[in-house]
Amino acid sequence: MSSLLLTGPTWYAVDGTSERGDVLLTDGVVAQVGTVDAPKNAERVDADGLVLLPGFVDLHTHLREPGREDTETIESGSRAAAVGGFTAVLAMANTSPVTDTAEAAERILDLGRAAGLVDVVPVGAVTKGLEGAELAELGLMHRSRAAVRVFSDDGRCVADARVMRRALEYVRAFDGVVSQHSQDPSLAGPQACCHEGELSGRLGLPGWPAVAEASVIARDAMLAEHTGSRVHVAHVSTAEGVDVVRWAKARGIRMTAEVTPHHLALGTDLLAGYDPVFKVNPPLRPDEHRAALVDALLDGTIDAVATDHAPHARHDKEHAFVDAAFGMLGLETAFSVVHDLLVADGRLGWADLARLLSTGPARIAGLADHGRPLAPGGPANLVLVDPAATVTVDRDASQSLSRNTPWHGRTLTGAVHTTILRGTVTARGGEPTAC
Ligand SMILES: NC(=O)N[C@@H](CC(=O)O)C(=O)O
Ligand SMILES: [Zn+2]
Ligand SMILES: [Zn+2]
Repeated sequence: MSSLLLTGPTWYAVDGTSERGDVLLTDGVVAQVGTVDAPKNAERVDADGLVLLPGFVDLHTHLREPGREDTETIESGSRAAAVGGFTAVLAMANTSPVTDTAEAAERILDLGRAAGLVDVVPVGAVTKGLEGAELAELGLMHRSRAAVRVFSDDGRCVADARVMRRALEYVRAFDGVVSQHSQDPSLAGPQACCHEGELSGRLGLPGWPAVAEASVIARDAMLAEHTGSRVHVAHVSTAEGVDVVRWAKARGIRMTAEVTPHHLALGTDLLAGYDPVFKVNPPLRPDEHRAALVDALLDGTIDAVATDHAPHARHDKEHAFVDAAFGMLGLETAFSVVHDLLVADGRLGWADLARLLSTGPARIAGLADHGRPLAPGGPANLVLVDPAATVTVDRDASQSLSRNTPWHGRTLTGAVHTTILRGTVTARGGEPTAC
């Protein structure tokens, strides 16, 4: 019998009330909470001053295996996830080949299990080859060992309303969900890379209008209402976008939404130097949009913070801004960024942080073993965080095989201390344990 004793952490109930005590984990489950009777040989973690949260769940991670193992593998991405406090990550389907068959999904599941640091949950493509035309094997992927429940053509919007309608009808049978990269390609062309407005004019970069996002969210809300299915908005980035989500929820439409740490925290002023590390899809937005995203996070319109961790090789990033690859790293920094921005100043409480980084995403993805409130008998998928610690982000210390972090050199308040998957420590003090 293996036991892990966490001494003295604080944890929070859904209503925001806190408790402090000891927590004993035995054989992968939470055995005792509060005052515990620990075996003499239990491994101990001194958690005095730390906050114990359900392990984080990332609804939106790009691992690059298969196809671009030079930029990330399932193993290296798992290390980055564990260091970031994650116990489950959903691996996006835009690999090469695309995850559009049961076999491809099972292979990702198996590679994740072999790495053993985080539950790697494959996302299935909505359409074959992400081409937007013909539905992928949604049912076969769901009935496979991978039990795929989340489908996305992320990076590409399912632009054809008829295809989106059929996908939504299909996944309803097994309570699946389509995670949409909401962007009308006829409004944001292939060259678009900068929020459209005064900024894109001044910088001379092809513009990406907010309406390209909001119009697709509105269409999908109506399709979700019509089909009775669940639709999820990936990386919402605009004020108009969250307004539509808020309206859809009020109407009873089964729509959920995620936001990334970078869309919350990084301003468009960063684009002035044309540094491609700040090029991301969708683009960084002006302050009034970021303020609307924060409001939507605090009022419950947004259900999850998701990283959109998107590793890229140096030679794909180091180009003129318009030609560089879209995307930035996010797994290792997500907690610290959100804590530094919203928890440290008291705007976001710990219960809400747990909702956004764990409970909400676990519910959307249908992961029963993650995002559970701390209680005896529950699975020991947990993270200890240190609200008083500061971290200075160093891209060269990243577990990722890529270096494209926009946070390099920044000092943030709040650090992940220890990550625990099924009662076993997977990362401690910024280092993954051997896998
Ligand atoms: N988010 C990004 O900027 N990039 C993503 C794909 C995408 O969502 O466009 C990637 O796979 O690199
Ligand atoms: Zn996307
Ligand atoms: Zn993405």
